[in-house]
Amino acid sequence: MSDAYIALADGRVLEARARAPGRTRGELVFTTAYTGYEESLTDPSYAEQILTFSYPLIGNYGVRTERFESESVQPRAAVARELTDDVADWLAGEDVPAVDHIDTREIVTTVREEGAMACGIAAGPDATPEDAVAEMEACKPMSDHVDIGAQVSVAEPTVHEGGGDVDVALLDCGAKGSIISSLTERDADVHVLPYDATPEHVAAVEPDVLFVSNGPGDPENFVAAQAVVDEFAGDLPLAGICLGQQVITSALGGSTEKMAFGHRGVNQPVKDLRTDKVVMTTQNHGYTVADTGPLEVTQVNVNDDTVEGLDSEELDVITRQYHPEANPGPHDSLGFFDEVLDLATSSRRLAAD
Ligand SMILES: NC(=O)CC[C@H](N)C(=O)O
Repeated sequence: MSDAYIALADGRVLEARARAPGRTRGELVFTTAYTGYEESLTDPSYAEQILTFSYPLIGNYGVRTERFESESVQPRAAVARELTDDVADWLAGEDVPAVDHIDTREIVTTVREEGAMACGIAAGPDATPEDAVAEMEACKPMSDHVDIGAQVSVAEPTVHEGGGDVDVALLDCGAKGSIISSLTERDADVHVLPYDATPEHVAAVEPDVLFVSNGPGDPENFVAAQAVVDEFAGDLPLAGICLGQQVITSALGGSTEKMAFGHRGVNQPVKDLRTDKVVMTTQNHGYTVADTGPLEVTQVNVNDDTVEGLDSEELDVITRQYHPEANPGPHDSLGFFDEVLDLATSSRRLAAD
């Protein structure tokens, strides 16, 4: 007898084993990353999603808070072929449902063929297939989570001192901790501002660069962040990662669109069009830039040609769709943070001239 059920929007109900009990719903997505489950499960970009791991064994090197990207578990639920007790106990302690003993290949193939979809989970001794279906039917599309930023952003501004003389205003739309530490390790002072900060809040920290973070959901819902970008474009260097790239592009007159199943993993090949070099990157996104507006495409995804990097020399903009901060994944793109800080300091020199 199963004690967990996963209801999919295509009408199927899959049987599984409950590893952390509860009932929940979210958009069903998958990551192909074979390590980094602690980082992925604490990445705020996964809010309101149910995360399926395609790698069959999750939890084999324990759970350490040092590897967390935020203070809580962010996906609504976790699904894997086999979860260790360490991970199952962690998720149960956080009241996040988790299920295993399920053919995750079937889930991945379904999402690949039909796209990311509404999903409901019921797990635990009293769970029924009907419970899972009711959850799935109540699941909203990601774009309907209009104020998702409030779930993942800091409530009040905070400062992380790097000890140098570059000030970064980081609009926190659900920032991973590694974005902040990648900047402080390079001596920048990072002023973390709420996702709905006003232009006045940003101006008050006298930044050398405005950095828009990663974050969950539809970038078109981050209207306050787009307004801030619009206000400072041309006056302050702009940088962004993932949702940050999408928000900046939309604010400058471009557009974004939802992908069928997105990119989530640690081996997405990205080609730099200026050097012709390919690097492996960490990714976690379901939307992509459709129209780049005034920005120039500098990097593309080798698998499907989607936009991975944008620049504007005129507007001092540099953005990435992937996650240069890694965690999990390869460190090949950490140089992005040096590029951002170079941009911040060179434009400050120009302004002072
Ligand atoms: N990692 C992110 O910032 C994700 C960006 C956006 N929510 C998307 O799904 O495309």
